[in-house]
Amino acid sequence: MTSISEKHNSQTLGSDNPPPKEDSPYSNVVITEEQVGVYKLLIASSTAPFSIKKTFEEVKNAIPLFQKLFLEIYELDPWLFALFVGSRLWGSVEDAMMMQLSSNLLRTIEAGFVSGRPLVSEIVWALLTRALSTAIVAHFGWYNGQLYTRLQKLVTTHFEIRLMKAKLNLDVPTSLDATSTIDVSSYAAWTSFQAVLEYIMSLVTAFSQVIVIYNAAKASGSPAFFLTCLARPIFTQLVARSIWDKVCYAYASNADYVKMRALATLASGDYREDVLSGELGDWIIKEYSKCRDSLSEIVESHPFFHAFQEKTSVYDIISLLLGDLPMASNIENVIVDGTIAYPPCFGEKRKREAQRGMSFEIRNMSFKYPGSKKTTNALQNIDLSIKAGSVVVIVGSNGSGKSTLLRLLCRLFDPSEGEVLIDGHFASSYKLDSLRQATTLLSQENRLYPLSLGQNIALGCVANADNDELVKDAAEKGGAASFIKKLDKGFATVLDPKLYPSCVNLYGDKEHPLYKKMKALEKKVEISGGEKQRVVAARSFMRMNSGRIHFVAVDEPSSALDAEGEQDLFNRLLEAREGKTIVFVTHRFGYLTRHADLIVCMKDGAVLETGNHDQIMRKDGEYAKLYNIQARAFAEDEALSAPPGSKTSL
Ligand SMILES: Nc1ncnc2c1ncn2[C@@H]1O[C@H](COP(=O)(O)OP(=O)(O)OP(=O)(O)O)[C@@H](O)[C@H]1O
Repeated sequence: MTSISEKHNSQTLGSDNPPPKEDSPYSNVVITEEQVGVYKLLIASSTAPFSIKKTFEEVKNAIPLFQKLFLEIYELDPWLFALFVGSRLWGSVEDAMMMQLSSNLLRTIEAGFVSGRPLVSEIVWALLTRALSTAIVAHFGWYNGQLYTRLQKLVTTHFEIRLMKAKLNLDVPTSLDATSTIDVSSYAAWTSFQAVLEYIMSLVTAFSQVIVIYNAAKASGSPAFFLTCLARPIFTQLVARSIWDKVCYAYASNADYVKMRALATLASGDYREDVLSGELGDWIIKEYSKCRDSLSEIVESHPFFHAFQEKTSVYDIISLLLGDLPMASNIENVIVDGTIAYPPCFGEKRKREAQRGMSFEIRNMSFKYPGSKKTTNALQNIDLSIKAGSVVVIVGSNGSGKSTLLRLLCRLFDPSEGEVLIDGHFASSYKLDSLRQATTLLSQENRLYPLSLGQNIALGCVANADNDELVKDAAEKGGAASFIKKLDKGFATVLDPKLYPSCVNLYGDKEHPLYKKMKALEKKVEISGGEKQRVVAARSFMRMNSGRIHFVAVDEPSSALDAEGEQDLFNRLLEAREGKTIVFVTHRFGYLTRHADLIVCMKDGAVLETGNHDQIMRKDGEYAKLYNIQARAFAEDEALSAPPGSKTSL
């Protein structure tokens, strides 16, 4: 293992922050950067010589604040406060007391030896006193733990409510202004209280121990004993390197580490559907292992951890195990893998069909979501036939089962009853990976992966992920290229860079140069919901570039798109229909149904009507009702915007 600190360079603020003005309290601040394993640690230290006067002034200024904090906590529950502080006081003198009792016991035994007559009753008394004190100390330790939890909860709740009120009082423009965000946590009040109390207690502890040592030294008649006892604590104070009294900021700067954490996020349940339908599983494991290998020699534990403890392998081993464990576990899947590769190569006719797109035959299919508490099925007795190469539009009111039907077509779930046949074979008989290679699901979720925008698109087709031309082409088709080009970092933009930051002693000080540096590093790039949907759509086009896609499932991908964006997207998808069956789920179907070979109208989990637009309109049922509502709204809009005297048509 390499040393934890790999390189060290010191820089003044001038490099990427304007130097603080001469009279600024930060004019003497120097920021030192240190690479600690995968983290970059920035420590702000002052070059100003130590000044007792200044330190005294700082303490003087802080006292009223501490008084206020202590008073506020005292008023929350005076008894609890008094008991807590009292038990901490006891805790800080108990070491000295135990030292004194041990010393008494040893001295009594020694006196017995010297006199040749053991002082039995005195020894028993000293032993009993010591044993009783040990029991009291143990009890107070336990009691202190109880008080700690109660008071901590009281204090954090109190300050949490105070902070919530402050946040709720902000108006919209103020809350949008990054500089006015309230980023102090309610926990900070508790840690400040704790820190001050700890400091006072450490003084009491030191003082009480010095008295005991002094008395013991006096009894032994040797000042050397006194000095020897004090040598270690003084040495530790002077030599030990601590960051806790400095302003510090640490963030993950190792690209492999950041990528590895992003990959672990992708493996979590949140991205299940995307990862399955985009067959990213193998890629995630491969890339994760690559990153893990490249990090094998680099320490991953947090630099603040090293401030407490010198290098130890225990923490690294545990964090590595915890990171890898979920991936290693072998949970049996509900969806059983088949044996036939898609497209099936049985007979020339089937082969030709597969080249036109996937065909589906659904027979008496019902479906209930696993674990669903509903008494009714999400899909009920569905019979449906979808021809290879057709354009299908599924319509229906909210909750009618449109997305569920699409998920079953993509075999993200298996039916509870009935069956689905793909190109004449049971869907369950196909090898899942080959089925997924032939499918793309463009869903209404516009969730992006925690990677760069370019990678978000490239992952549509892992095999071509390094082909920038294909990525750009997919971005064009998805309608994402123009807005991505306008971003500073273009395709390399990561919207919400996860650097796992942490800081010490920086709370609230927005003028501190390290705070500014920290904010610049953590800057998020905001894009609109429609722009996110365009990136997700581009990912689907990238997938179609693989040339292996025979089924395109499109689930309301245009909810956040403007009218033009929506029409462009539908047109591009229709242009790419060669060799594919396309199934759209949409609420705004006026444009699409004209191109549809088949419209499926659903209600309450059942298929009510099927046919092309003219056939199904003639039924004058659910579809006609939904269509007429949209057409009427459109006509009213047109009438409102039309110049007076002009004619409007449906
Ligand atoms: N993950 C799930 N777990 C349990 N029940 C679900 C789940 N997803 C959907 N449902 C239920 O299944 C039924 C059909 O939902 P589905 O999302 O397929 O309807 P939809 O027609 O696509 O609706 P919308 O138009 O609102 O998107 C609903 O009753 C819904 O509450």
